Amino acid sequence: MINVGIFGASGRMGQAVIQALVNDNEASLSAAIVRKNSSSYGKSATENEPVHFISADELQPEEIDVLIDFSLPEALTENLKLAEQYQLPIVVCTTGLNEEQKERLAQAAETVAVLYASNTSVGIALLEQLVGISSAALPNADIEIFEAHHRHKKDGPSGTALSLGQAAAKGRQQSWEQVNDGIRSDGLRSDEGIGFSVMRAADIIGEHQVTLAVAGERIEIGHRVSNRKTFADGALRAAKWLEEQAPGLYSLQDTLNLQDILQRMLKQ
Ligand SMILES: NC(=O)C1=CN([C@@H]2O[C@H](COP(=O)(O)OP(=O)(O)OC[C@H]3O[C@@H](n4cnc5c(N)ncnc54)[C@H](OP(=O)(O)O)[C@@H]3O)[C@@H](O)[C@H]2O)C=CC1
Ligand SMILES: O=C(O)C1=N[C@H](C(=O)O)C[C@H](O)C1
Repeated sequence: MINVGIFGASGRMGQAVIQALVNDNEASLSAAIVRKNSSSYGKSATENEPVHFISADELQPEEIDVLIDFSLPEALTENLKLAEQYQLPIVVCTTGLNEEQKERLAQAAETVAVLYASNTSVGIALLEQLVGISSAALPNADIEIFEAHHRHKKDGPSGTALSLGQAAAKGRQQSWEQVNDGIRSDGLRSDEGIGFSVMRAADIIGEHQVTLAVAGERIEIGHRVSNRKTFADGALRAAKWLEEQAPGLYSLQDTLNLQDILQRMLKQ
């Protein structure tokens, strides 16, 4: 049985992971971590099991095998410090990271196993591969990315949308910094630019669509999540994989054999 500690345990995703752990035969909840001033602090985190919301300074590292971070970017540095201090692998799922925070991930990965996933669903991992192949196969297509999320989301474009843009740029061997047009506020596109449109409404859980358009036709590749359990199951799957890995910076792609499958299909 793998013992899991969750940062951001009181949030939408933290709650979804706790719920997924209730039905998991291979992993169990050992720490539900919130801020000390959280309204959840000290309350029971689960219905039937004796796990309470605790603060990071109350962690019992010997009771934890792997950490999952579903808090917010502001907490990343502190969370990585704890992973390093206790030598625990950590799956980081927060989005909206700045450059400094991304570098901090790489730094932590020198001493502990770190998996960063802006989206833990297997469907998005596949979509990334399909977008890379499509953008390489249609080098002149205009690429635009649309994403929609719930009204409480704090970052945009979503981490997933940015990862899809990077997959498209990689497919064409382009520098992401050069082709990233960001959110198209002025409605104008550059020749090779990849632009984003963002919707925030009600309780939409997560939708992404990549459009590749040439004159006369367009391809639209999309993905919709209708239940946070999809992300929670994916994070747990990644955590179980990461628990056995040496220090290093990993992605969800490392846990799947999608590239092998696609290469086999492309050869046929
Ligand atoms: N990788 C993936 O597949 C997915 C990633 N996400 C990302 O996960 C993150 C969390 O999303 P979601 O659960 O919807 O967000 P929520 O706002 O619901 O939860 C975040 C939790 O983090 C805690 N928190 C807030 N601010 C801080 C802080 N400064 N320091 C430490 N803890 C803090 C809060 O708990 P408290 O106040 O109780 O301490 C809060 O409940 C986002 O970055 C989101 O984009 C979301 C879905 C899927
Ligand atoms: O905040 C969310 O909810 C989500 N965030 C992630 C992102 O920014 O890509 C993943 C998912 O789409 C839900």
